[in-house]
Amino acid sequence: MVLQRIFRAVIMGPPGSGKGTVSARITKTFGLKHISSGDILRANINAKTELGLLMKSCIDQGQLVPDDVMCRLILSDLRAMGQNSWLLDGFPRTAFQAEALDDAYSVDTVINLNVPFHTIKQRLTSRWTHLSSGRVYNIDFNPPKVLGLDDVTGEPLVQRDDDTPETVTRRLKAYETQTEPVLEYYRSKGVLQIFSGTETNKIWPHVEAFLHRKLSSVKQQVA
Ligand SMILES: Nc1nc2c(ncn2[C@@H]2O[C@H](COP(=O)(O)OP(=O)(O)O)[C@@H](O)[C@H]2O)c(=O)[nH]1
Ligand SMILES: Nc1ncnc2c1ncn2[C@@H]1O[C@H](COP(=O)(O)OP(=O)(O)O)[C@@H](O)[C@H]1O
Repeated sequence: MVLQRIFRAVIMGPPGSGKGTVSARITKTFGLKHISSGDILRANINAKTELGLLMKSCIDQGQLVPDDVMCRLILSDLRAMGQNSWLLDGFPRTAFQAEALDDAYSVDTVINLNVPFHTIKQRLTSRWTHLSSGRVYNIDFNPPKVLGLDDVTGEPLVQRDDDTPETVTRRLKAYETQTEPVLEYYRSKGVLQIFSGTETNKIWPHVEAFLHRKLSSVKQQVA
């Protein structure tokens, strides 16, 4: 029998690069548990928790949530994952967060979606989100079956308050200054895998092939 060990992956890329879209395909194909920092924050905002109310203005202004808040939130969710393999989306976003994650877990691979900023700007202003599941749609790319409604639940879709052109510009700036250094951190650890392109449907087969190879080598190591 082939033993399985826990596989831990991170998906990175600028806002709107397709992390949520690709994560949904990864979880469906490979069965990893998806943890999205943005979905967790939005669930808190929606439920009007103290943390959600405190963080909303920060998020709506296109700024990053403070490191200590994020680390506490995500590391406790990771502990709750137990023996499951996971895919972390949206965390770490700063060098501090990357080091905090590294202190707790060793990451097997970091998938970086390298999509040009001008491609992203168009996408985000036409993104529609189903808040409770994190499913995303786009008028041009993957429209919902019924306009304005989630395909699975039939619940209403919303446009995120931080997907306005001005806030997207601020988020891209935050990405350049605070998140890009994290790529260097993972490059130096030898776990960074870069996928470049402008269309998710062209990037995805490369991500899928890479993960097939990676997961089969993990299985061989423990067999
Ligand atoms: N036009 C177009 N839209 C895409 C493509 N890939 C993803 N999207 C849409 O772009 C938006 C951002 O994608 P998302 O996965 O939410 O990106 P994230 O912010 O990195 O998690 C969503 O509305 C997606 O439906 C693509 O190849 N072409
Ligand atoms: N790891 C994180 N550190 C700090 N802020 C975060 C983190 N993850 C999410 N956020 C906050 O939530 C917002 C939305 O994040 P996310 O849903 O991942 O969106 P996107 O990838 O489209 O930028 C970010 O702009 C930021 O304000």
